Amino acid sequence: MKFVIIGGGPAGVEAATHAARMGAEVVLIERDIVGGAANLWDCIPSKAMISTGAVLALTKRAEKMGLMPITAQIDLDSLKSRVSSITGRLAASKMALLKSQGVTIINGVGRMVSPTRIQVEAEDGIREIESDAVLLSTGSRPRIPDWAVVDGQRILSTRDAYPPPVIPEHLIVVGSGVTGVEFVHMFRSFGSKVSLIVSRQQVLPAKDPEVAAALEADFLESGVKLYKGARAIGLKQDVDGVSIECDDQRVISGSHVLFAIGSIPNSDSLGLDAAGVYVDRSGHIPVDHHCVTNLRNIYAAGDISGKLPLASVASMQGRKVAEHALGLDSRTHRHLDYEKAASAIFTEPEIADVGLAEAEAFALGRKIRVTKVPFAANARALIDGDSRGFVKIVSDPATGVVLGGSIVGHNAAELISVIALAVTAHLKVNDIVESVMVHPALAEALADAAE
Ligand SMILES: Cc1cc2nc3c(=O)[nH]c(=O)nc-3n(C[C@H](O)[C@H](O)[C@H](O)COP(=O)(O)OP(=O)(O)OC[C@H]3O[C@@H](n4cnc5c(N)ncnc54)[C@H](O)[C@@H]3O)c2cc1C
Ligand SMILES: NC(=O)c1ccc[n+]([C@@H]2O[C@H](COP(=O)([O-])OP(=O)(O)OC[C@H]3O[C@@H](n4cnc5c(N)ncnc54)[C@H](O)[C@@H]3O)[C@@H](O)[C@H]2O)c1
Repeated sequence: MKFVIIGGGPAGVEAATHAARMGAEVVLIERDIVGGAANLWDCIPSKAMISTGAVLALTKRAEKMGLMPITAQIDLDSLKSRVSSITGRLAASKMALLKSQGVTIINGVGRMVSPTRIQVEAEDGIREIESDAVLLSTGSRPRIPDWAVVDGQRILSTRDAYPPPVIPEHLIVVGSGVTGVEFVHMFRSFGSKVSLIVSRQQVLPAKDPEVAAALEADFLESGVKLYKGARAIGLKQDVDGVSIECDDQRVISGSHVLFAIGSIPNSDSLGLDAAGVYVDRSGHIPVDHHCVTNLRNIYAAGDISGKLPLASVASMQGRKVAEHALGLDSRTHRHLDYEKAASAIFTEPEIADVGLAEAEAFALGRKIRVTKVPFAANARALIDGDSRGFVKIVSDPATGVVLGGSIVGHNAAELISVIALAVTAHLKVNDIVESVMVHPALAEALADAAE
């Protein structure tokens, strides 16, 4: 079975290694970086920068931890090499894994020329490959408004900011989705003044309002300016900085601007017309629950599939695609349930959630039991000097089955795994209550919330 994959991000790499392990002859075509451009040029560098900011924030809390004051300053060159060494190591380990599984990696640009033929443009020329099954996993790139030209100096896309040439004195972030709020947090922790343009009345419009409110309160307390109900529609630049014009006539001036207004799927120039693959108006390729497109032998996974755009989801889709392409889906195969994917927002405090949200349950008219415990009384939170936030667990009042949960607070991204496992395995709140947790640990708040 010959399996050709265009795009070597989390979706493509996982599909490739999994299919090769199961005996397929796999060819992976990647034009930029094995490991994925959205993953290694956005997701990972943003988390690396946030982690550096967290250490900086920790030094500011030194006195509260019983230490003499500590001062730390950003070293842009060393920060840059830190980020590239992390992404370099991840890319190298993915390459090594693929090679060890016998995957043929082609560094080039792939496009479909028919439902079964793929053209590859590489440095050594153009060639065509015939395939039994094809995976389109070409990811996405940052969206830039048509009224702005990114210069990588003062006008930045996310990919210009790991780190930018200088730490902005006053950064204007346009867009208050997950990316926007992570950038607000990143640059406030580096000492920049930050203004956030929020097109709706709440940051993180898709999240639980209580969670969003906790983050907004923290932003405001640290001096972040929120411009709510404002849509950016224009940009002016002069020698000192930039001004963003909003549709409500407000003009926000700063030293730099960063666009965090979502992503565009990399489906143009993929030869979808030639192959007869259906693409929707947003450029995503619709798929069924096996990630099959409108053509039986062509799959789409990752950001291009228009499902939940997370690296974790892309990898799981890749795994499911490999199983289906090799005919193994009928064995102990579980469909990917997007509703049960855990996700986190790496702000401070961190925000993480999984499964059914309280607001969503109310909107559906579904009876739920919600239990909530703050970290304020948790011994580990007090020891670590950060007792902000809470754990909220949503369960079925009749059966006690855990349906979802959200956590705001230190290490929320790690802690949510317990609730994610409970949701996937249909565990009951009592299963959490009766697990003997480590003491003193933040996880004890999970057992308290489940009580
Ligand atoms: C700022 C930011 C932060 C994020 N943080 C997180 C996070 O914390 N956690 C999380 O789970 N997700 C995060 N994400 C989302 C995550 O990065 C993406 O969902 C994930 O990388 C998608 O994987 P993918 O395989 O679809 O695409 P990609 O990772 O983009 O990989 C696709 C690959 O296809 C290649 N390609 C494109 N066209 C062609 C072609 N014609 N021929 C050959 N190769 C081609 C590209 O070069 C790219 O390497 C973040 C995204 C952004 C923008
Ligand atoms: N920690 C993580 O896991 C992480 C981090 C970043 C991104 N992601 C993934 O990427 C997805 C997309 O997130 P995102 O934040 O990049 O995009 P998004 O589309 O969710 O948010 C973009 C926001 O920008 C706003 N916007 C658009 N044009 C605007 C304008 N002209 N002026 C003002 N606001 C404007 C939109 O209304 C929207 O609220 C997430 O849902 C998540 O799956 C995950």
